[in-house]
Amino acid sequence: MTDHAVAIECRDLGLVFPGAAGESTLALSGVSCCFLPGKVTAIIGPSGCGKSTLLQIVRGFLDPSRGHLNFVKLEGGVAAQRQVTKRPAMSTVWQAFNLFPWLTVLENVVFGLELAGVPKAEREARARKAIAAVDLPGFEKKYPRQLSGGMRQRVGIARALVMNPDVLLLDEPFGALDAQTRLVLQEQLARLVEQSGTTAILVTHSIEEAILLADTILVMSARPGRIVATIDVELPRPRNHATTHEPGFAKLFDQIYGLLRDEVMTAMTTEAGTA
Ligand SMILES: Nc1ncnc2c1ncn2[C@@H]1O[C@H](COP(=O)(O)OP(=O)(O)OP(=O)(O)O)[C@@H](O)[C@H]1O
Repeated sequence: MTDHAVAIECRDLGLVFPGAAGESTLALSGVSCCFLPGKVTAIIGPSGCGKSTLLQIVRGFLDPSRGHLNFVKLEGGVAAQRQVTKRPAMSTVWQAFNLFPWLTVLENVVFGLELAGVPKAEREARARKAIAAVDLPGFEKKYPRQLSGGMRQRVGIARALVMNPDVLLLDEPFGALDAQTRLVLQEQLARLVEQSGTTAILVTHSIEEAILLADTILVMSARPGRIVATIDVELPRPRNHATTHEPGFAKLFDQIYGLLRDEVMTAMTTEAGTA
């Protein structure tokens, strides 16, 4: 990791998707939030509220229609005279894994390092270490089709972490997995992110996942998405399944569910109106 002390500031972001027949979709409106370095921030909100769109703006894949995205250097946790800096290095873990099916596990994990021009001996050593970190040693020569969904996503996580990114973007990383696999991987990811000290932004539909992984949870409104609440999670780490039995967990869960329920109802009404 090169520079963790960069905060990502979103100021009054808006995004309109133009439609083919002239109609347009206002996906985001007035989104202001901050992703702090070395912290995990979860984004949760009703389906279609613009969570992935916000992540794509942060990643640089989409330009906002209005507002600003700033990368601000911090010194001792505060903005260093508002010194704006360049985009930090980012890696993404996708819901759909997005592995190359024709490459082995090792080749998939090595791929980004190869593109980045890392010398052969170093990239193989780094890839093997990343594969071990996600508990997949011995699977280096397997192809994605020979792995379960959970194993494929562990390769996805290894492939992202091997780059030592300043910022790790997680777009519903466990959305395609069964409940048990999801639980195990949530714990594993929480541990890996904690150890790496990287800034992480997690898009999820799961309140439980948000609480287990995040330092801060941003709750979004129904579309057009904006931030309706910023909730700090102060439960002790390491967090795991046992955390879900703590009273503090239940309190947070209820608070977030209360906020989301209203927004989900609004989203459902809007969808019904546009169907
Ligand atoms: N490329 C696009 N062109 C037009 N509209 C789009 C495009 N991408 C997303 N949208 C629309 O923008 C809105 C926000 O989409 P987005 O995928 O960001 O929501 P989301 O909160 O991540 O949804 P989900 O939770 O269902 O994954 C939705 O109404 C979606 O249909």
